[in-house]
Amino acid sequence: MGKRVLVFAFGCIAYTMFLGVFLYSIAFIGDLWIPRTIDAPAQWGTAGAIIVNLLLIAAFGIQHSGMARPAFKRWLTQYIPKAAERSLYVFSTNLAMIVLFLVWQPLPLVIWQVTSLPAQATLYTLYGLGWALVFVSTCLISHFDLFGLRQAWFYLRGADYHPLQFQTPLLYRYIRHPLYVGWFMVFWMAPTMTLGHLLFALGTTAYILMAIPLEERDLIAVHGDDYKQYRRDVRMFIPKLF
Ligand SMILES: C[S@@+](CC[C@H](N)C(=O)[O-])C[C@H]1O[C@@H](n2cnc3c(N)ncnc32)[C@H](O)[C@@H]1O
Repeated sequence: MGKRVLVFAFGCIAYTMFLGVFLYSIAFIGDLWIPRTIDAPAQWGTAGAIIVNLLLIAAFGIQHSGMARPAFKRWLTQYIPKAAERSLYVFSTNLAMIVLFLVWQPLPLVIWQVTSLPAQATLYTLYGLGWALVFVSTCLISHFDLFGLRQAWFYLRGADYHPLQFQTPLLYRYIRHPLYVGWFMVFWMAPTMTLGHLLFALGTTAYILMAIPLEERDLIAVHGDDYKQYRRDVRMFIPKLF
């Protein structure tokens, strides 16, 4: 029983941390409300800042995609209960994000700026909608499974855990990756695009585009023809009109 409580408590810690990181990210990427953001304060020279920022994005990508691969999970679950694997993934992702927040070097050179108030309001609205899309997409698949709490809760009760089935609820009927569309909106819908923000948007977009084939390869390995057919019928990001 002690081990089950420990796994569940860890799941709750990882999830609470995620909520904090999620809210902080809204302020950090949007350059809103807090003193230390993607755009401020600038400290380093351009070359050093670009190298450090690219390394931060690469480190995040390696953590986030590496720990999601079945082979890594098989190795890890020799040492920790299966029910704790997703929470450890969420916990590690939180740490990678916190390091990025702390070490990120702003590059304030303005690449483009939208000055008209209606256009700014539109971009801020799309930024907010992007965050909403990210959150809603996690709920459509299974929010608490993606963040490890469902696994920990089943384990606490001694119940059998059933992994998520392949599903195409709501938005997933029209595009395969609504959550990533949400991320693209979050990364790109900025009224003031600084060099630092542009680097972040390019780096994270490139990362997602590289991660998708890995995710889809794993989905095909688990769901076989169902996912292959889904790939034929439904586009990645832009719905088919007819
Ligand atoms: C961060 S979510 C991103 C989901 C999707 N790529 C998107 O952009 O909306 C990644 C997890 O969702 C799962 N997943 C992706 N599409 C799914 C589907 N149609 N049904 C069930 N699980 C899915 C993957 O196996 C992976 O564990």
